[in-house]
Amino acid sequence: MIVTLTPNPSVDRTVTLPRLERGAVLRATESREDPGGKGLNVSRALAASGTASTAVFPVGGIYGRLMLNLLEGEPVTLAAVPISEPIRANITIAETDGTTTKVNEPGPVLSVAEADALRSAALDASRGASWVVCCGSLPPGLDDDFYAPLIRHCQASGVRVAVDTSGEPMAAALAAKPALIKPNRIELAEAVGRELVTVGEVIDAASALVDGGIETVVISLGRDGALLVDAAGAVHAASEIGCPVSTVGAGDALLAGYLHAVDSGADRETALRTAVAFGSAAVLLPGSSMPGPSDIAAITVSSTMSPDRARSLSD
Ligand SMILES: Nc1ncnc2c1ncn2[C@@H]1O[C@H](COP(=O)(O)OP(=O)(O)O)[C@@H](O)[C@H]1O
Ligand SMILES: O=P(O)(O)OC[C@H]1O[C@](O)(COP(=O)(O)O)[C@@H](O)[C@@H]1O
Repeated sequence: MIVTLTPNPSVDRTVTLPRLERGAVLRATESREDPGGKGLNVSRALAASGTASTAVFPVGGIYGRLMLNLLEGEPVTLAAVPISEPIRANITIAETDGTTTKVNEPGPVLSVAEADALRSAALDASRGASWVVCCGSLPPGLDDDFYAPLIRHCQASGVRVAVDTSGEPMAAALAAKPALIKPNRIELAEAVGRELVTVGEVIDAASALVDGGIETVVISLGRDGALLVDAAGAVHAASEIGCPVSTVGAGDALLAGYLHAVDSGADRETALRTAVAFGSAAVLLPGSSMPGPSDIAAITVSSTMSPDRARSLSD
């Protein structure tokens, strides 16, 4: 069983427009609401593929109630921690050419008692889990090093920890040496303090983190696929898809795919290929939808254990 922790969940509202124009009155052609927040997305994608998952997250206010409604029927075990402020709603503007613009709110202020309750709920859920996945930004009121003691505690008791966050929370989490991190290119660049333009530069940056004690770094690279870097070297996997529908949550689906494969005993190349299949399948679905087995089976993935270091990354 895989536990996810989402300290800053969101109801993801997606509006579809032919074209975004600043300052204009625009008519949406479609809109939808999905449960969102990185850990909730990972849990939903895992559960859709048959890997049991418990999602730990705070819930409060009108969007908290909507979140619980949206999660009804999802095969995820919910460990919702009540808080007094409303959780956030994030907005995605999806243009019909596949361009996605995202506006993420800061989220609710958690009191010290609420932060303690969230941490305790994650620790309770972690007993007997194979992985704990710490995901996403931290809401106001949580210290940047909120994840670090949790990582240390879980790993000391034999539960592996994966982290997908950014900025200061990522820097603080790295100090606790989680078994796995899943940055995108920008987040990895932030973590190592330099721009990363080629596959070789990404591999070198990730290798430095591996040398520093992180067992595996999986880097999502948008349309350039993904890289896995560990002590045994680098693997690259990618897939060609048509026009993206919504890239929101693709990184979460990718992380879920990797964990789903590793949890069922897959080798590193198969795990990365599965990760890319999940990520690319998510890109072809609207809003923050997570892919299921038939979406994933429709994706063709290529991979190599000798990535082209000179390849320039596209975005
Ligand atoms: N345009 C695309 N074409 C094909 N696959 C894509 C595309 N965008 C994303 N993906 C897949 O989804 C994964 C996660 O997307 P990415 O945008 O890198 O993550 P994040 O949301 O964390 O920034 C990628 O590693 C890739 O496998
Ligand atoms: O916690 P953060 O970094 O603000 O991200 C929250 C957002 O990330 C997601 O989990 C995935 O969105 P992205 O693809 O933009 O990373 C959304 O569901 C959610 O709105």
